[in-house]
Amino acid sequence: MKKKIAILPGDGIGREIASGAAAALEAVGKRFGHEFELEYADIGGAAIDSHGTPLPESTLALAKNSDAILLGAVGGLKWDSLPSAERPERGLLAIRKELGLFANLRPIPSFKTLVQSSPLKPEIAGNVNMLIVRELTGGLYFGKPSERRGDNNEVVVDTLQYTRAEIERIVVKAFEFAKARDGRLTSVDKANVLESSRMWREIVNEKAADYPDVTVDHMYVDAAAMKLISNPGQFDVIVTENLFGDILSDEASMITGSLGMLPSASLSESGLGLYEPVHGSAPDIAGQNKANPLAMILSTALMLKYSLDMRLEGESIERAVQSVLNDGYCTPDLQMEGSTVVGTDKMIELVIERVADDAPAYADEVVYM
Ligand SMILES: NC(=O)c1ccc[n+]([C@@H]2O[C@H](COP(=O)([O-])OP(=O)(O)OC[C@H]3O[C@@H](n4cnc5c(N)ncnc54)[C@H](O)[C@@H]3O)[C@@H](O)[C@H]2O)c1
Ligand SMILES: CC(C)[C@H](C(=O)O)[C@@H](O)C(=O)O
Ligand SMILES: [Mg+2]
Repeated sequence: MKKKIAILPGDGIGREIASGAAAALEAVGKRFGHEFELEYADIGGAAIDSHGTPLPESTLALAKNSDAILLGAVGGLKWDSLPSAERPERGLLAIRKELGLFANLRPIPSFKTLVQSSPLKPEIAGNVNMLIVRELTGGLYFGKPSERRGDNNEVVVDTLQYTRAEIERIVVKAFEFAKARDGRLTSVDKANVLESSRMWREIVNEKAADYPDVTVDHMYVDAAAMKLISNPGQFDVIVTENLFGDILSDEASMITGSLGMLPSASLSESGLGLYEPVHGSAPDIAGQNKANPLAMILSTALMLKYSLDMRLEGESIERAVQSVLNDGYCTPDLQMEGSTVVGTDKMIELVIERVADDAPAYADEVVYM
C-alpha cells in the first residue's frame, strides 16, 4: 500500500538536506518495490513568509493525515528579531505539542571510520552506543507563565512544569528501550536543586520495580555533561527532561565529530512519528552546498524502521551511509585526514547509489536502535 509522507523542509540547510530524504525514499522504493507519496509543506520561517505563521493549519492537517513526517530544520537570522511567540522555532514546538510527540529518541553510535573526526581521543569516542530519550512536550519549553513582567518588564519568568503522567510515560518508554538494548538506564536530573527533578527521580525508582532486568542509576545533569566527554561508553540509555536532553544531545554529537551525523525520532502515544536531524538550520553554511545530509538521511532510515515497519529498508540506508564513510567520503564538517571532501549534493548521490546497489553488511556495523 502507498505510504504518505509529509516532508517539511523548513529553513536554511533544512531545504538542502530534505532533498536527501526524498532521494533516499525513491531509492528504497525502487529497490524494495514500495510506493511513497511525498507531500511538501512549509514550517518555520518559510511558513511565516508564505502563510504569516510558523505552523499553518494546512501543514498541521497534512502532518496528521500522513503515515509519518520528515522535518529538515527551522530558524534563521531573517526571523531572529520577531517576538518569541512568532518565531520559526515556535512552529516546531507547536507541531511537537499538537501531535503529542512526547518521546524524542536520539541514538548516538560511534562510527568507527569517523573516530578521527571526533575531538575526543579515539579510545574514548570509539566505543559508544547510547540512546538519549528526551522528554519533548513538557518542562520549561511549554510551562506557563513564560513572560516579562514588572514595571519596566525587568522581571522575567519561565516555568518548569510536569505532571506525574507526563513523566511516567517517558520513563516507561526509556525502560522499554533499555530492556531491549543493554539493560542499563541512566536518569539525568538536577534533584539536588529542582522539585521537578525530585518527582522525576521518585517516578524512575517506582517504575524500576517493573523492570528487574534493567540496572538504573541517577546522575545530576552537570556531572552527566562531564561524563559524556570523559567516559561516554558507560551509557546505554539516558532518560531526561526536555531542556537537559536538548543540551546533552548536541554535546554528545561530538562523539561522532559532527552535529550533522545525529538523526532523531519523535513519537506520540498513538505511534505517529516525526523524524528530524538533531541539528538546526545552520545559517552560517546555508546555501553553500556544505551541509552534511547524513543526519536527515539517517532520520529517514529511522522513519522506515519505526513508523513504516520497514526494518530492512531502513537498514539498507544505514548500511549505505556506512559504506560511503568507509570509502573515505565526508562533508566539510567531518575533518578527516586523507578523506575526500564532497558537498551536500554529491554526498546524497553517493548514498543513494549504494542504497540501490545493496551495500554489503559490515562486521562492525553501526547499530542505531
Ligand atoms: N530542529 C530544529 O529545527 C533546530 C535545531 C537547532 C537549532 N535550530 C535553529 O537553527 C538556527 C541556528 O542555530 P544554531 O546555529 O545554534 O544551531 P545549528 O545546529 O543550526 O548549527 C550549529 C553549528 O553546527 C553546524 N551544523 C549544524 N548542522 C550541520 C550539518 N548538517 N552539516 C554541517 N554542519 C552543521 C552549523 O554550521 C553551526 O556551526 C536557529 O534559528 C535555531 O533556533 C533549529
Ligand atoms: C529549535 C529548538 C526549538 C529545538 C529544541 O530546543 O528542541 C532544537 O534545538 C532541537 O534540538 O530540536
Ligand atoms: Mg537542540
